[in-house]
Amino acid sequence: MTSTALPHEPQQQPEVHRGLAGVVADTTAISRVNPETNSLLYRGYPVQELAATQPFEAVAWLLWNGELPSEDDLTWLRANGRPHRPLADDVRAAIDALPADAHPMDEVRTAVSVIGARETAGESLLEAGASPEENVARSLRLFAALPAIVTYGQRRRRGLEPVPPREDLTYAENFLWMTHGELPDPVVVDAFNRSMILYAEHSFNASTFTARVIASTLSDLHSAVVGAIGALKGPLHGGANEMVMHVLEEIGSADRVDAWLDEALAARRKIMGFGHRVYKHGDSRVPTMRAALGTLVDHYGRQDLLDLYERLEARFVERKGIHPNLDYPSGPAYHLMGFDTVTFTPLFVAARVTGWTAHVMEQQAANSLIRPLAAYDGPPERHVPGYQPSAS
Ligand SMILES: CC(=O)SCCNC(=O)CCNC(=O)[C@H](O)C(C)(C)COP(=O)(O)OP(=O)(O)OC[C@H]1O[C@@H](n2cnc3c(N)ncnc32)[C@H](O)[C@@H]1OP(=O)(O)O
Ligand SMILES: O=C([O-])CC(=O)C(=O)O
Repeated sequence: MTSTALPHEPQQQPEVHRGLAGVVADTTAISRVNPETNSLLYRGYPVQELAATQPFEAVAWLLWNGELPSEDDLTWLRANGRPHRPLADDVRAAIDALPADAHPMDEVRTAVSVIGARETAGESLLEAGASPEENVARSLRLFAALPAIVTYGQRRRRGLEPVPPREDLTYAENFLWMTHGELPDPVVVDAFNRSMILYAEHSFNASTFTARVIASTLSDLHSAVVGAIGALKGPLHGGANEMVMHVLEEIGSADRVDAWLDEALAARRKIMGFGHRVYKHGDSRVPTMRAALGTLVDHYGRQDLLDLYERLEARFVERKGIHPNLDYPSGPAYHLMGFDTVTFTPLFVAARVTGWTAHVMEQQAANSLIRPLAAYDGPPERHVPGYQPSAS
């Protein structure tokens, strides 16, 4: 925790928690991150158990509703979500209007904004806002629509037409189908499904907290998600999975790790995919994602990539004692699945939208405007030259 003594009026200044490090801002029943036991629970269930057993749609339901879905719930989920899988015309037009080299996170942010305007059209701020039931339905529609947005971006950059979705496929199968236009191998589907579940939720991380701040003003769910996407884009948060791949490509091969790391550390570079604000002894999700990466390496015959991955991890941990976070194994895993590097953080959006929307609903169910204090350390009071107070 960083506490800063301020230069003015030192006796009267409150303790400052820069970056809100160590501050408990509210309660949540959605997930528990426990760095002592290196565990992560969604609504009480260990994330590893969910990743091994559940389709992503069931985990989305769990995050929104607090329980795993029954067969009837799954039927409702499929009937009400899957019809929203196609790329909507207004969304496609908005993406097409962006510069061809706009970052895909800007495409996704814009697309969610378009959907939000459509979903809330005609609503007045004088009304109470969406009901909890309507917010679950909006979350489901947004969750179902995101794969078309993310895959359209990648295909557009490759000069390819979008692939229409299929309602008979699971979330993970359909995502890969819309990416590549062919049915994926079960090994790849399983790794992708696990990655979505691992990325779905992580308590009060920066993007989720952003969503909660926006929700706390009683703004709408899509506005909160748009803000959260902006927070996720940064390389200290979700953008790190893209940066991991840039680093691995920059190094090139395992035999070049030592020399590269010497230079990077001498230049005081941050190595993306390592370190975490909460976990200081390793990220609870990494072993599961590392195992999924292993299956992909075997499937695609890319031991060279795993050698590079392992050498960098071993050397960095040895030198700095800083462990990998989830972005480290997911970057190369998404690369092997055939996603372009710039698409990696949008994949994180597609997963985390479940957690964000669950937090928006939790925030609004017991709302208190989020508005912290600041300790002022600017100039003491002074006056504009020539200003004359009026007699009144
Ligand atoms: C899914 C996710 O969003 S997980 C996070 C993804 N982000 C990344 O991978 C980006 C790289 N990592 C980082 O920048 C940091 O570890 C953060 C931002 C994630 C967490 O940071 P904080 O808790 O604020 O710790 P902070 O950045 O102050 O780091 C503490 C010390 O470790 C060093 N450090 C932390 N992470 C790294 C890293 N990846 N590479 C090099 N040094 C690092 C810092 O430079 C700092 O050193 P100093 O005390 O000598 O100045
Ligand atoms: O919790 C955090 O600060 C970042 C993170 O790992 C996540 O959002 O998944």
